Amino acid sequence: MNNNFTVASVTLLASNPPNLVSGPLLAGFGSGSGFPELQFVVELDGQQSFKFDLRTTQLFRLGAFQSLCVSEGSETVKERTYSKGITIQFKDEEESSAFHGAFEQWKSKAVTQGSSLPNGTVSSSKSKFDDKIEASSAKMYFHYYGQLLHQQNMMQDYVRTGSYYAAVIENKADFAGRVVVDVGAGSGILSLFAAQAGAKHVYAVEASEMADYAQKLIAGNPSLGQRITVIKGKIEDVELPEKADILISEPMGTLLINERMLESYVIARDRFLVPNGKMFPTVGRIHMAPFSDEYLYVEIANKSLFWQQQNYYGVDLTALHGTAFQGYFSQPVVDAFDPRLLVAPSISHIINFTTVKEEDLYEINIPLKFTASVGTRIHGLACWFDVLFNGSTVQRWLTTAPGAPTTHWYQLRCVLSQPIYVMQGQEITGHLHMIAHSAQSYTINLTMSAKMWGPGAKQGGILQTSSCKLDLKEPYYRMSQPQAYPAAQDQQPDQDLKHPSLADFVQQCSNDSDVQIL
Ligand SMILES: C[S@@+](CC[C@H](N)C(=O)[O-])C[C@H]1O[C@@H](n2cnc3c(N)ncnc32)[C@H](O)[C@@H]1O
Repeated sequence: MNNNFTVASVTLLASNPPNLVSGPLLAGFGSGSGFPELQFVVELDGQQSFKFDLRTTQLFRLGAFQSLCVSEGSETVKERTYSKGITIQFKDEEESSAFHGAFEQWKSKAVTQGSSLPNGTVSSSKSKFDDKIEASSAKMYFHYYGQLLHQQNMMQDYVRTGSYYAAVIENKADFAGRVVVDVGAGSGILSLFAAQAGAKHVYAVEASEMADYAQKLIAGNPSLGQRITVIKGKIEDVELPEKADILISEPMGTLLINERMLESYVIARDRFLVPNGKMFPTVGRIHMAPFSDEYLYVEIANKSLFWQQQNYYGVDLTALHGTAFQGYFSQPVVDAFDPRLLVAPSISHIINFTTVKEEDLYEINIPLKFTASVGTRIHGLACWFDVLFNGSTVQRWLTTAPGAPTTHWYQLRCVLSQPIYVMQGQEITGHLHMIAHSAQSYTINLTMSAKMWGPGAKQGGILQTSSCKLDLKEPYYRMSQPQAYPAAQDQQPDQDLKHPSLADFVQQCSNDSDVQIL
């Protein structure tokens, strides 16, 4: 970036009459005072230079070669400073454009950690986020989200983005005239939706470098952007000048909980939401059902065959076969599967974002209980999620269910290295136990058991049990496989696609001992 410019002249507007300083003059951007500033070096009444603090400075084009630079004054108990302004005359249009580009880039640096903003501040001390998340994981995570291509990938998931748009626009009553906080704003797209729905002001909080791009996108939509403030920092660290009437966020990872961003969403609720404020999304559900998929099982088992070679360039590899076999089965499989692979009606686990405690998300233990609808070999547990936007006007669901239009989350399957056999009507029990780890994900322990079955069976007796341990952080993305979908008329009615109202399903769940409400 070019830090220094030669401008033709400047006119100091504060002096009476305005004082023209003819150039060429040197104008430079820097951060020598600990914040981004613009400095002009002039010989004027013995004064060597004058500076603008970019945190409170704005630049306007008056013409092709002429711009106006104005900084806000301030008033504190101790001192009062007045606004100051200059007009800048550039030698040509190219110099003017380069100067404006540098100004924007340096100004965006004002929105950095540890700096104060006109409408919000960021603390530079170690935060709750840093206490529980490894620095190396956070660095990679925010590096990933700092890249436009990954934001584009999410924005191009039209099921996702379209559901958010519809949920916001159909519920204008929840946004119009309200203060909104966008938790993890990314490109700022949800903030712009909230502004379209008439929000009074939106605070778009984003920890990654994407905050600078969000600032640009928002500046490129000035009619909406004037009601949006981008704050670069973690939601755990930033301070906002006012409370929010509504939070909007897209904190869902694979299996809903991956990335541990739900915790940040809940922290945002506790820090910034007014009592009884709204949350978009409001509730999430993890759905689970046993599946049978011989092809998938064989594919995973075969991956470790490499290690069964006894003469690999004269080396016997078999000592590592067992480890490799277990390693492949410790990866949850992410792909879009045919819902006909499910062999029992699904159960669900509800997380109510408006009430769940952050600590409740550290360890989630879901008891499993299914009744096999066919006699088959069960290869593991299939999982997906949905979220509800509980708007005052329209309740809208965003689902990632198999058979529903595919999203970038796909579905997730935990595959057992030892499949279990069941007969039709046989009960399958077990646990899905997920423990958060400091690399922003979860260790999953899955146990599935086939219960004793048939006349004379010992009550509660177990015939066969299989367990596996998986790392949600290390999934096997299996999207290259061609996916066979059933024709519409072949599709089983999927109970998860019929979404009850919030009140109905909370009632339904409190009657259902298999479902835990956090
Ligand atoms: C899944 S993306 C969603 C982006 C955007 N809201 C959208 O819907 O397109 C999550 C974003 O939240 C940001 N993020 C995650 N944890 C955060 C935290 N604790 N504080 C601030 N931003 C966070 C990430 O950097 C990422 O850009």
